[in-house]
Amino acid sequence: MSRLVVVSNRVAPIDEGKQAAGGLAVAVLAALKKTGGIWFGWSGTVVEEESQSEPRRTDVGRLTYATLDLSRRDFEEYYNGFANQTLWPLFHYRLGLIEVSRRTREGYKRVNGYFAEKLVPLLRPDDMVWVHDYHLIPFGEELRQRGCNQRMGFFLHTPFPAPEVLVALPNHREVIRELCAYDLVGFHTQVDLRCFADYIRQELNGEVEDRGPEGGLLIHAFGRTLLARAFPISIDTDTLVSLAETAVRSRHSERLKESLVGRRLIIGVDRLDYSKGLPQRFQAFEQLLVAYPEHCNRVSFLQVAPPSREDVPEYIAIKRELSELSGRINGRFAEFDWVPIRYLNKSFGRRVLAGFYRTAHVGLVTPLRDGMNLVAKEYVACQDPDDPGVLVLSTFAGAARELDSALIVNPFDIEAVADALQRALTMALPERKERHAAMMRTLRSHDIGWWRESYVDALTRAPYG
Ligand SMILES: O=P(O)(O)OC[C@H]1O[C@H](O[C@H]2O[C@H](CO)[C@@H](O)[C@H](O)[C@H]2O)[C@H](O)[C@@H](O)[C@@H]1O
Ligand SMILES: O=c1ccn([C@@H]2O[C@H](COP(=O)(O)OP(=O)(O)O)[C@@H](O)[C@H]2O)c(=O)[nH]1
Repeated sequence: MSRLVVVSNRVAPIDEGKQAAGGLAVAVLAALKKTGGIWFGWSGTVVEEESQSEPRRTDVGRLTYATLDLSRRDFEEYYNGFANQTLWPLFHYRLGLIEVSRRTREGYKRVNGYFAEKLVPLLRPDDMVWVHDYHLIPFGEELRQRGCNQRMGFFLHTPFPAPEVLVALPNHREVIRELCAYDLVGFHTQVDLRCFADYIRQELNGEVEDRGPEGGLLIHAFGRTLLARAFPISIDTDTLVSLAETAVRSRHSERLKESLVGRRLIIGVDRLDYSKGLPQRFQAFEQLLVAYPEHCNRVSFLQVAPPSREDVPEYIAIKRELSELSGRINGRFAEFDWVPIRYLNKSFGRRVLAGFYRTAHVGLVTPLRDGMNLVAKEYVACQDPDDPGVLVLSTFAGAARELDSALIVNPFDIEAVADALQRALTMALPERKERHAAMMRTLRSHDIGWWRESYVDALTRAPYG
């Protein structure tokens, strides 16, 4: 089997004892352990001087981590700039938030070129290169320009927008040309795939050949042929199920239950990102208390929201907005023995979260747009099958394509989300069990192992031209 070389902006903790948190980290580590290989990306360190150093290499068994520092300028232009102030809002349909600047676009290209330059000497002819996410779209083309002919795949973890939205980016054609330098381009959902195919047809007059529901689309554009397909990312379902069974008896979960003194719990867990719909979610909870006052002093809402991308102005603004909103709502409804919203700007480990999910009667996942949303899947997997909680899920999360037995809501419709919360809090056990069982069937047949293997298998079959 060919060696796998994974390239992503963030590389999971190198310390083996430390648990890799997200689905991406879990999947990539498992894939790399199987094939052996390299995980290449940013070290997470920003240095003051202009850096052109060599990658820092750490070998763990058959796996090599190779990481590079970013200079302050590179970090500003590539990560905070083009990746998170242009592509991120654009891909999440937030045109009003995009910043268009040649300086950051050039910085983004420069860092992709720098990363490619440093990876080339580490590559072997038979390697398969798997590049992740919007930070690194030009990376494959940068490798090809340096004479690399290896099989190369790309996976986009965010939504892919409709062509009408994408064309707001002045250099949209260049970005799509860069995507077409790969042999395989993966998306989370059929909706993202369709948007990509629409762009190829409408904007480029390219040809799209349908290979059937699981076969994806063959794309002919820019003189190349590539496969584009949906591979919905997932979770390590079996591991989470057993983790939740024990975690619910942990000290953290016991303390949470004691603090509730019999009240019911609604939980939300999200990076503090404007794409996650947190202000609307807080207002929906407020509306629940207004429309269904019987829940006052009977229900608590725990929102875990670790700060994210804290140098970007929109993230500073959303943090301030949520502090004010939670303060206002708590001031309006709190009693001397009850605070309606427990709003926490800190992160928790996987085990603690598993226990919290199982303790909560409702999982509230209402992004305005989200590539997948692993929290939705984790919440379901962590439920007690004999007494499961209810997932309230935004129709604009990729996860809603698969978890259609959740209560699906429009996150912009605050009154409808409040009604869905009321329905979740009053749902009878047989309906809860039926909905949970249906979602678990999906999570078992399409877990993180399925995602990894189906992607790697499709990459192994490249090239498609
Ligand atoms: O690296 P950060 O800037 O701290 O951001 C964290 C990650 O956020 C995004 O996650 C996405 O990937 C998830 C897994 O596929 C998906 O479920 C979710 O919908 C996406 O938002 C981002 O795409 C990652 O690159 C970041 O590392
Ligand atoms: O305090 C926290 C908050 C989140 N997460 C994890 O971070 C991931 C978030 O992934 P998701 O797809 O929901 O959203 P993203 O942040 O990638 O946009 C999930 O695996 C969460 O369990 C975590 O480990 N601790």
